Amino acid sequence: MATATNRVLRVALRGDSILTHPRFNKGTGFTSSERRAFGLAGRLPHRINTLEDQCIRAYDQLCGRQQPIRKNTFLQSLKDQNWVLYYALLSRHLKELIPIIYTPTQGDAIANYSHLFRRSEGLYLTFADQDTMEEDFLEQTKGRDIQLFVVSDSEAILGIGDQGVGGIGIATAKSAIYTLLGGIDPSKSMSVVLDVGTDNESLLSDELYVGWSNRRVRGKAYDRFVDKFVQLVRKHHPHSLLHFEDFGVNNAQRLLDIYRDKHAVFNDDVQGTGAVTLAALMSAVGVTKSKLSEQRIVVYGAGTAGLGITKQLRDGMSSIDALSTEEANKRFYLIDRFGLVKESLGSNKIRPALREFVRPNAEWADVPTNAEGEIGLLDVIRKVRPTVLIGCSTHAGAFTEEVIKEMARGTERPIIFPLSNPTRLVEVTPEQANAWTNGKALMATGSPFPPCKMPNGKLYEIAECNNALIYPGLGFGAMITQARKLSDTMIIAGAQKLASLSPALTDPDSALLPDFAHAREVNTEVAVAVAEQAIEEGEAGVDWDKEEVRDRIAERQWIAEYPDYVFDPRGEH
Ligand SMILES: NC(=O)C1=CN([C@@H]2O[C@H](COP(=O)(O)OP(=O)(O)OC[C@H]3O[C@@H](n4cnc5c(N)ncnc54)[C@H](O)[C@@H]3O)[C@@H](O)[C@H]2O)C=CC1
Ligand SMILES: CC(=O)C(=O)O
Ligand SMILES: [Mg+2]
Repeated sequence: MATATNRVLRVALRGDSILTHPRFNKGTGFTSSERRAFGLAGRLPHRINTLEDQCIRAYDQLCGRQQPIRKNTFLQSLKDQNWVLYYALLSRHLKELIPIIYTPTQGDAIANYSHLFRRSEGLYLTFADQDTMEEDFLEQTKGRDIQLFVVSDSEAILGIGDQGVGGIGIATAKSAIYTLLGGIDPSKSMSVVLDVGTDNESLLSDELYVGWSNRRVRGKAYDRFVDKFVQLVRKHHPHSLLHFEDFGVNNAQRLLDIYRDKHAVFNDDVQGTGAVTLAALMSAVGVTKSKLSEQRIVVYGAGTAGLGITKQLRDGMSSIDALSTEEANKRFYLIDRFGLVKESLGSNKIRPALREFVRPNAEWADVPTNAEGEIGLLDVIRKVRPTVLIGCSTHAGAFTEEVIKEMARGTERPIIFPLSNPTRLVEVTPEQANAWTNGKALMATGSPFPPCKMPNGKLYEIAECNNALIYPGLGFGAMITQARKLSDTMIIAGAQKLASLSPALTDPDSALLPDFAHAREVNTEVAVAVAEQAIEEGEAGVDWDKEEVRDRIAERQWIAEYPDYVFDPRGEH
């Protein structure tokens, strides 16, 4: 497909085959010589449109649909027809349309996948068909230069839980964002769902459910199934990046730990969320003129994202402020369903991965508990006087007025990041937090929110602290250098680059992160930083100097423009 350096493509398809192939189709954009060469003259109306004309028409059609979910369905069908037009349209209306193809609207599309189903997209690997997994895998990948696999087992989709086979919709959305914001050629990525069943009762009882209608497979059988898939990726595409998305809390970090030294793997909810939050916090401590290592941080919701954020911030304190890991661990107070994560909860309530962050009982002897011996958010805030409060719990409204006011009592500029998606699950709206702190709160959210009015009348833009602001760049930087792994230091390099682009750096009343309207340029800068770091630490599989990285990236970024086609029976198909 077209890249900045490849504007002519040799294509082997003709007639209906090229018109119905989303990768090659140009619709009314085929030139007259292409129409003749590819047998299209009688198949298209006379007028030849530019891509710009087509975008205007498609946008008009889109605007005729009022509900976000109808717009999502329209855009999905456009993607099924014509990739260049789909990405060209999105890139012309980036801020308006990302929430339609990604969180929050894609969450609704996924939840209704079986009812909205029109056409399949991606690779469906089902537990019941595991004996033919390699055959099914090769059917779609053989002979193709796949550089990126985005895989989900659908257990923890966005904030809406187990969605069974519908989780293919998060893999395809994340892949689309890779193309849109990272510049990854869509023909070189593959979206995969591992259908291991579902524990979602409404899907199990739905006659129209299109996935494998069985309870979720767990334990060794699950591990073997996932491993079979990972080994196929390693065998057939050894230089690809394998991106894990929305796995459940008991598998996300665990699978990352199993495979991180064997292949270039990346868990977005752990590492991508950690990296974007690190960048937002670096930006916030720039405003408060303090250091990362001086923060006292409460993380509400100690699941996949909560632990990923905690570890990334901890590692940031160590590498940026040279704090020891042990000391840095003490800066964190994790809270989950059982209240503060402290020793007395016992191992049945604290999963092993949280061990480093368990607070000692003695420290909390003077704090009231409930009948079960649990300590709630408000009491933690009263005692710790945190400077930072992060929400990744899916507990809508958890940051009450009392909680937010207590934060503001303990610190001059409370840093408050309610990161849960989709929008309706946010722990506190920016408008509320702004009002309850008299405009003192420094905020970032997981989904987009409108700006807030500060007491001085200025508008405060709310940074969207969503992993999509960084993962396409992290991934592209690793892929392009054929990095053997995506190391922690490569991720920190990406986060530091993102923080350096923050508007708050020059104006403390501005947003803590760059606006999503600039997400493509931002991710390109992140990709450059990650690729340079890969080269510097000897993880790159390419023999490049750091100085040439920017040019190599510009050459390889896919752009949504039509290349010129030449018919060639041995060409692409
Ligand atoms: N902004 C971003 O880029 C990202 C946001 N998220 C969002 O973060 C949220 C969590 O996602 P994951 O970590 O993947 O889910 P998860 O299920 O692994 O974690 C959620 C945690 O919150 C805890 N929790 C639930 N209710 C609670 C309550 N009432 N009090 C205290 N703790 C409670 C759960 O026990 C669990 O440990 C979701 O809304 C997700 O969309 C996740 C990844 C990226
Ligand atoms: C943004 C994202 O990855 C999530 O909410 O799961
Ligand atoms: Mg996710």
